Amino acid sequence: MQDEQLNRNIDANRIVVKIGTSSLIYPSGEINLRNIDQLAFVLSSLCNQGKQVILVSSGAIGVGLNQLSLTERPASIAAQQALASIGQSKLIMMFSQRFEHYGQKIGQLLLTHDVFDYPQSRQNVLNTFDELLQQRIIPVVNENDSVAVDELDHKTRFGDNDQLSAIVTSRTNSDLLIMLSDIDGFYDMNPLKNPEAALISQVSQINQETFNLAGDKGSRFGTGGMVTKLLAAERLINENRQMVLANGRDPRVIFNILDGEPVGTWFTALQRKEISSHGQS
Ligand SMILES: Nc1ncnc2c1ncn2[C@@H]1O[C@H](COP(=O)(O)OP(=O)(O)O)[C@@H](O)[C@H]1O
Ligand SMILES: N[C@@H](CCC(=O)OP(=O)(O)O)C(=O)O
Repeated sequence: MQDEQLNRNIDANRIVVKIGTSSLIYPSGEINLRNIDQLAFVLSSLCNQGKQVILVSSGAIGVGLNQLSLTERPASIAAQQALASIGQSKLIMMFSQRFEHYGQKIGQLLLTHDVFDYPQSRQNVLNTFDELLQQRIIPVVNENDSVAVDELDHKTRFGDNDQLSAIVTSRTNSDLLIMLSDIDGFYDMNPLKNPEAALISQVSQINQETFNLAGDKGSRFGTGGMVTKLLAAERLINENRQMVLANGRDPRVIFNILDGEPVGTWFTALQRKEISSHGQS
């Protein structure tokens, strides 16, 4: 790990943005319309600049809770799946409406991890991504929460969009994953429990020592905590891709990140090799 405040050489053309529930739902349970609108504005602007953008959005269960005026996430998986199905349709409706406002089309992809493990389903999904991106349409991805376990005993896992976004970044050969959370970046200890925690600006290697700094989730809606974000970053660093973890309280931070400003935590291999990508770097 090393600290640096210099501008970053972030040269990305195909970008995945992952937004967590905590950036879409207020702690009160109300929907954060401002963030949904700003996210639509920023991503539409990037498309207008010629970038290719994929959005991985959580929030189905959070929006489902809101729709049914529930304050607590139910314990049973089936009840959570039902909530996700209610919330997902509302969430995509809100995204459609806001993106439409900025003249941007979107398409919805509900995925499970194992889709990428099987050559045929993987190819089908990648074809869909490619076709949407070619047509300058933003794929909006969430985990398919109503398919927790299927008959074929695939290794479907419920509720972790951090790693799903890393898989999507990797499989679509994207240059950069921007992960928006409820925290400014990766700290040397859980800032929620330790006010003296310090932000780490750059991480170039992830090992057990790094994982030891990570605690669990912050908000009552979040699921993964820092461990799943580090697993995502580890995968991407190993593939010589980049990830920036930043605060999603204002999605316009995405512009700052792409301008190379030192916001959040930049996960990048120290010496990045050229990767075959879709434009620059
Ligand atoms: N070392 C750490 N640095 C930053 N955040 C940490 C760390 N360890 C644990 N956390 C917690 O992880 C939370 C973010 O994960 P999570 O609640 O799952 O958010 P999201 O909904 O964005 O996925 C932070 O709010 C923070 O409380
Ligand atoms: N797929 C679920 C949430 C999955 C998830 O990883 O949530 P989060 O930790 O907020 O990114 C949903 O849409 O509610």
